[in-house]
Amino acid sequence: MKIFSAEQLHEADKITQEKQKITSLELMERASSRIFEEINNRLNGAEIKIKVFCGIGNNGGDGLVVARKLVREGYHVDVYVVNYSDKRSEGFLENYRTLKEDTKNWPVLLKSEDDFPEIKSNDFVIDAIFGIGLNRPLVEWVQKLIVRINESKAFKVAIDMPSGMLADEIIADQPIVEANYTLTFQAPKLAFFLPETAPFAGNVQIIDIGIDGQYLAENPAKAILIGEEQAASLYQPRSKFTHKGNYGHTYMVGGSYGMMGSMTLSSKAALRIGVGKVTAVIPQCGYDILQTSVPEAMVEVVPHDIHLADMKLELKKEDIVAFGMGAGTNEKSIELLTTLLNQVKTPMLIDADGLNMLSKYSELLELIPEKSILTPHPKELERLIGSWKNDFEKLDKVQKFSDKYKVTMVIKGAYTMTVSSDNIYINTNGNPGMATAGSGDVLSGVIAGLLAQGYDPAIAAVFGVFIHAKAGDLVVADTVPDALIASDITAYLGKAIRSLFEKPETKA
Ligand SMILES: NC(=O)C1=CN([C@@H]2O[C@H](COP(=O)(O)OP(=O)(O)OC[C@H]3O[C@@H](n4cnc5c(N)ncnc54)[C@H](O)[C@@H]3O)[C@@H](O)[C@H]2O)[C@@H](O)CC1
Ligand SMILES: Nc1ncnc2c1ncn2[C@@H]1O[C@H](COP(=O)(O)OP(=O)(O)O)[C@@H](O)[C@H]1O
Ligand SMILES: [K+]
Repeated sequence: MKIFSAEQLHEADKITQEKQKITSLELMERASSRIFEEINNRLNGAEIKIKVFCGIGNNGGDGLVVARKLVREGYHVDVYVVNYSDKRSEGFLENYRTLKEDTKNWPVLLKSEDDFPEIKSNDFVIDAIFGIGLNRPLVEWVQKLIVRINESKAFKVAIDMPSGMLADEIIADQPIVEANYTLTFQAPKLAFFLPETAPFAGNVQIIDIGIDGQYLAENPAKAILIGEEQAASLYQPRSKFTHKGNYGHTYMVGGSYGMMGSMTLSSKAALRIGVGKVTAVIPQCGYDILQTSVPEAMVEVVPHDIHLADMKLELKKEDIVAFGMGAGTNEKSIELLTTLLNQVKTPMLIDADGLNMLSKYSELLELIPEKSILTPHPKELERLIGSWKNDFEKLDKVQKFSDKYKVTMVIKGAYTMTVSSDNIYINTNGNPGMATAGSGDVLSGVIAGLLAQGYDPAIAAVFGVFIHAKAGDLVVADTVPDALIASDITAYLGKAIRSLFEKPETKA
């Protein structure tokens, strides 16, 4: 599913009105009716006090329509107009008039902190103060109102966006409504998925308001949300008359004394995702460990007992090399990375300490084979690209880095983002149980295994991230997140792929 910018969404509204020959007011009525239906279905006539906070733009207009419909349905509704400026939109003015005429409900005008109503914890708050039009810092009293709404602990539903949040930017230190639900029009917004802003949106539900399909199909997305259907379309099934040589050979290079588990986890995950052959390249101390715990893998040892050291690997031209899992950053290990970067022409996967080596010796960045995949967690990312002012700047910096070095970046987190120079793919499955040692090693094995099987690198990253997270979700369906350990994810990789092709009624 595509994610558009606020500017694109404003344009889409306009084009929809032109093509469907409807007025802005009619589109607002349509959109807000859907919001009303959602809320009404959930409240089901409950004797609850509803407080609707409306701005004076079109988001406020939506709030007024929803309020009017709720009053007509018999709910107890108080409407507050957050009078932050005198530039009232037509959609606001018209629906303000209709609300008063049709329902005799007179909104309360809020102009300063003195006017704030008491909000009780059992109130139901509808936030229609700002939508995608917010583009500058809020005046202080409106900030205070948002803080007051949040402090109330009332249940909060935001229309289109939680007020205070911008779709494509962050205003530092500005409060944002902490919505339990965000009912958003037509397409999700990028801010719903970034670590700094995502928690404010709560559960996001997308409300189809019939925006012009051609616009949505033809316009480039700001980012793409990956769903099951898309993931299923990326999968490459095996054909009957094939042999292990058709499924690639991946060299997993890493490990050091005390961190050999990273290599067993990543090597096993590569095998589970279907690679033909795995060779683990490790320090000598790991030989017995690897041969015993992953008997399907071959093992080559480097000329050192406890950490990696330089050596020449006999690689075929299509072999894939994954580097860094549990490697440590010993100088000798860096020599091996340098040798490999000079030798390997296929896309590599670089993770963990491999990334730390690249941060420390930035001249190595120039040697990374084109289309390689880097899989940093936030700390590793910061070492690579430096700090960032906010998550939008982070994405921007990652995209520039990706463009400069011609690599795909997998930014790991609750919502993992796969970033190439021209696309951002957002993954929303997975769960907090995966915040456990070694789950990143499993991901490295999965992506390297897919690369070796001939998946295009960006697809290997997007599909690998999705399947890894899906496997984590299937593990948790059988247990609790706390109990998940990284090797469980590997064990469920097969089920994760199978689940993409199961009919809905047979799904776990
Ligand atoms: N016909 C349409 O165009 C539709 C619009 N819809 C609603 O319209 C919303 C967008 O409406 P608007 O563009 O009127 O924007 P908003 O209602 O989000 O904001 C109102 C206006 O406030 C001004 N503003 C921005 N930041 C401010 C600040 N810090 N302090 C004071 N004023 C500030 C801007 O000029 C903005 O236009 C959407 O989020 C959605 O809720 C929906 O009704 C769907 C249809
Ligand atoms: N809260 C979460 N929700 C979903 N996925 C998560 C969550 N926390 C961690 N993960 C996933 O688990 C993996 C953790 O990777 P990483 O931090 O490198 O772990 P390690 O270094 O221990 O192997 C990433 O794929 C990340 O996306
Ligand atoms: K809002």
